[in-house]
Amino acid sequence: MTGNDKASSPPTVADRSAAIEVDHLVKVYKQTRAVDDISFSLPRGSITGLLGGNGAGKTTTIAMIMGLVLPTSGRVQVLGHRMPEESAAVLGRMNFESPYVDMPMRLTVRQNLTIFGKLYAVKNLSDRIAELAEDLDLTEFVDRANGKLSAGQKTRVALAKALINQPELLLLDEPTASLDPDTADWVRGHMERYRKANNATILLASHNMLEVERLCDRVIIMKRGRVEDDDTPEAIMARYNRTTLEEVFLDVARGRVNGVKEGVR
Ligand SMILES: Nc1ncnc2c1ncn2[C@@H]1O[C@H](COP(=O)(O)OP(=O)(O)OP(=O)(O)O)[C@@H](O)[C@H]1O
Repeated sequence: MTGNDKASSPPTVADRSAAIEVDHLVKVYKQTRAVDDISFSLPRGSITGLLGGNGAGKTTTIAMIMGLVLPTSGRVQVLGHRMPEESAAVLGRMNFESPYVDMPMRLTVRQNLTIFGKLYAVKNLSDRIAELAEDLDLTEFVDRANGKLSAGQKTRVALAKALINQPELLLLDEPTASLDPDTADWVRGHMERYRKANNATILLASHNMLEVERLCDRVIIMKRGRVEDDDTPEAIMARYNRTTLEEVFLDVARGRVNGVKEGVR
């Protein structure tokens, strides 16, 4: 099923389940426990920030949610379907964006979006591409090769690719990493509007704490493969007695709560 005809079938039990259900998930690579027994459930329509320092396990978690990496143990359900066993039922209803994953450089923006749109069997594809080009301000360079775009333009194209199938679930890995503050703010506004208009669920891995404070109704903080904290941004800041997530992030990274070293809690 594509995003374009999602209203046509009656809701099933799977349709009423959480957008993402992660249950005692573990991923071990030889020596590394990249993800170490994490559990969480994300309701539909929610926007959650996945935080953590380099190597905390965020990308591995997202890759298991997408069914791209096999868990060592534990369970992932997406939109009511087990991943990766039932991925065929949900891949068309979700999408992913990361500025670190390149699209073919010699193809134009329109050609790239056409290929991805066909992969998702998007109906009225040329209209959808025109709509996205308008929404994301791509019109000026839609017929230019992807390799000839600036980093910020490429990021907007990557977002258009991620929205091509009007996904119910959007997984974003540092979506505004290479953008100037103005464009980043504009992209965030776009993501917020998209979520509201479509009751979409967003899971956002980010190192930008202001972005997470602005966008997310919930924050999951990972450290060394484990969930260190999981709550609203306000509750987390109150727990650490901090006024910004940036300060909380530093406390978690350095093993402090209220300035006190871990273990003394
Ligand atoms: N394919 C792999 N083979 C071996 N180890 C891996 C592999 N992928 C990830 N790891 C290791 O697993 C751990 C978690 O990595 P992951 O990429 O999930 O972290 P991250 O939180 O996304 O980090 P960053 O913020 O730097 O992107 C790291 O120690 C990493 O080196």
